[in-house]
Amino acid sequence: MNKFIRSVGFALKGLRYAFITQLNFRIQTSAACVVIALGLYLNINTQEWHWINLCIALVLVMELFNTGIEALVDLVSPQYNKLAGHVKDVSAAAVLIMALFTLITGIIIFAPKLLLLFHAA
Ligand SMILES: Nc1ncnc2c1ncn2[C@@H]1O[C@H](COP(=O)(O)OP(=O)(O)OP(=O)(O)O)[C@@H](O)[C@H]1O
Repeated sequence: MNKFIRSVGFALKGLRYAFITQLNFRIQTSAACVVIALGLYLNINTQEWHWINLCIALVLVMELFNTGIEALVDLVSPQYNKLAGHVKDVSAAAVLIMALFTLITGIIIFAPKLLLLFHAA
């Protein structure tokens, strides 16, 4: 049990590191809070919540992996190295793909509800 609590502590340390050092992680966390608030306000259904939760979790997980990979590249290759650059670029591309998927999912779920709301007003 002690080992488990220690592991959770290390994971929280990782979260704290990403939050403090990565502007993108802070932006993504704030955006997630806004989306959750919007979901509550617009009373989205269970299935829609599943998609939103999945997107939020995956964007944050991708950003955490990206942060870890960046740190590892800086450790292994502090000097300019073409391959090191590719590793960082590919890692950033993974975050971008997930962010685009999330944006599209958000539009599919929220746009019709927001349009209805504005039309009703
Ligand atoms: N050691 C390196 N060798 C070659 N190119 C690098 C190296 N480090 C960074 N680069 C290039 O510079 C880009 C930006 O790198 P950087 O480490 O600033 O990433 P970042 O995404 O801006 O990180 P952060 O989110 O911490 O600001 C990389 O995507 C890569 O193309």
